[in-house]
Amino acid sequence: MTAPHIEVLPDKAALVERALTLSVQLIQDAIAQRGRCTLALAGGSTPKPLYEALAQTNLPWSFLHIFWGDERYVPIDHPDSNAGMAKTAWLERVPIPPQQIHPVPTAAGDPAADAHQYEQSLRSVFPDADVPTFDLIFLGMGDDGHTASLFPHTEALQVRDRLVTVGHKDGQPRITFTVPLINQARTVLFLVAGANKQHALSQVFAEEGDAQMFPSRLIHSQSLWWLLDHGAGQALLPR
Ligand SMILES: O=C(O)[C@H](O)[C@@H](O)[C@H](O)[C@H](O)COP(=O)(O)O
Repeated sequence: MTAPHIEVLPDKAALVERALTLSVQLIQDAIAQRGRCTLALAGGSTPKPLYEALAQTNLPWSFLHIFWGDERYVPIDHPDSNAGMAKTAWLERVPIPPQQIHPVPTAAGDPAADAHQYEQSLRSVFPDADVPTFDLIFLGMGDDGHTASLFPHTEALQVRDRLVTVGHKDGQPRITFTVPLINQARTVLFLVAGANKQHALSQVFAEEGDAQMFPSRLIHSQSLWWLLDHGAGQALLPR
């Protein structure tokens, strides 16, 4: 396990610029080496400007396969939908083949059934893998240290025998990649902005800590990048 790459950028705009440069390179490398790039997107607010910037690039879109690392259990046209946000910011603006964009199903009225369905759609794109290896997974982190929809002290943190499970935030169901699926990725790229994330980050990076309380501690992919703005990462800067 290599040590994570941690970069503190002066502000959110610089964080987005750095994330764009890194993402474009990783996407191009994946396509050059494996003939496609499999991506899982983060939700929340932080990644939106990155998605908007990616929409302005001229990446070879027909080689991208898009999934989501987690999703709120709402229809895609709901304002809280992670897929809705990414489609508006990016995916509706570029010619990725529609059959290569895989929003999480949320229409069964049964989160566990939709989670199982999503796992099947994953396996159809990664037919030969017990645990699929994404080329790049974007993640955010909440001020409680959660990532994807892996919230503190929830059962989802313990799931090791599935790729997708049901997470819960304040009792509300979400659908989320599991820790084993995230950790199988070639590269995970965390984007974290805001001073309100400082405390959780200090707990995530501490030598010793409680991963059940700060679930982002559970993420250990082959290559792990943390891009932080100054607000979030200032305590990590040399004095
Ligand atoms: O569905 C979600 O909300 C995200 O996947 C979640 O894990 C998010 O990344 C963090 O909560 C950070 O959210 P912000 O970027 O809005 O701070």
